[in-house]
Amino acid sequence: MLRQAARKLAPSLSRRPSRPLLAVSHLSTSSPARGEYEFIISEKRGEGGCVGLVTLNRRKALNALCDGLMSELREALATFDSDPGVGAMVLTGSEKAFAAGADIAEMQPLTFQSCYSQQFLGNWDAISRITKPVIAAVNGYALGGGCEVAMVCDIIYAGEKAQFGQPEIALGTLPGGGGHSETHQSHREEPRHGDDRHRREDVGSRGTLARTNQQGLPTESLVDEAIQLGERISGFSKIAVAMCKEAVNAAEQLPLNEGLKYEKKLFYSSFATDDRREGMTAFLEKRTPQWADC
Ligand SMILES: C=C(C)C(=O)SCCNC(=O)CCNC(=O)[C@H](O)C(C)(C)COP(=O)(O)OP(=O)(O)OC[C@H]1O[C@@H](n2cnc3c(N)ncnc32)[C@H](O)[C@@H]1OP(=O)(O)O
Repeated sequence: MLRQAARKLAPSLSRRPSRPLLAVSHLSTSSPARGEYEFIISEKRGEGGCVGLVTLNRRKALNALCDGLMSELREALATFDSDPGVGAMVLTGSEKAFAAGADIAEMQPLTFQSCYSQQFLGNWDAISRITKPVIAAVNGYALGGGCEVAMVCDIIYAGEKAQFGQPEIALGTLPGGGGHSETHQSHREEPRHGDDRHRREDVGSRGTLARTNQQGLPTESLVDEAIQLGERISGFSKIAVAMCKEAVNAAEQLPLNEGLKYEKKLFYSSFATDDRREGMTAFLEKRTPQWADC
């Protein structure tokens, strides 16, 4: 799972657009539009409010993901997803904890019957259905469900003191929100050497970036850096960004040949959009494209 974090960290740092299409301010501007929530803070940040920032705000419990928090998170992300002025989202927590996992006090009295009949954790995957890019800015603990929520995001910006882990086994249970599958997926992306020892090592452990010889981003500037990335993404055609996200997600879920075919179809589809014509025309006319987002 650390590789997953690394994989998501690396592209975010290396695949920055070579020709920024929107001027990026280094100081993120804050809009007063704040959603009224109990467990999260939802606000628009960045140039013109183009980045939706969701901050998990249950500090006393290290942002443990209680049912109320997860409902609010789903609602806030869905609201930004349907907001035409927002091009990307950033999800963060506090400096001490992104999220320390599902709420253990809430889980403790559950039975098999209640988990099964109420489909416990069943709607956590709603986050994966968001069509715009979601950047996780992770400081501190990202454990259990917190690690899974970070992994379901498209990009992880990890702070220097970020700690990722799936410690569920110490509670007598196991990851149930995608921890095995996401970790497995990240290993599939490595050369296919068939060695799953690292995956097994990850179970029950907590890892820092130092363990993977990677340096995290400075804690204090992490969220601003993530917002700046969100601004850069928001400067592209929203329909093209959504297609990219769909292609990446398909590539993760399909066998290589099917993923390549799917990507090609999406590529062809982009020729049906106004923005594809505008992007290429603007390049040839040496001007900044005016996206219509269609
Ligand atoms: C999807 C699934 C199944 C899951 O996510 S299972 C949960 C996986 N996560 C975990 O096991 C991590 C549990 N937490 C911890 O191990 C420790 O809190 C950490 C993260 C190492 C931090 O340790 P400390 O800095 O000593 O802080 P600590 O005093 O334990 O926690 C502060 C408060 O947050 C609470 N808290 C921390 N993690 C919590 C969680 N996952 N659920 C509910 N409360 C939690 C903790 O009970 C304490 O509350 P209080 O002050 O009322 O006693």
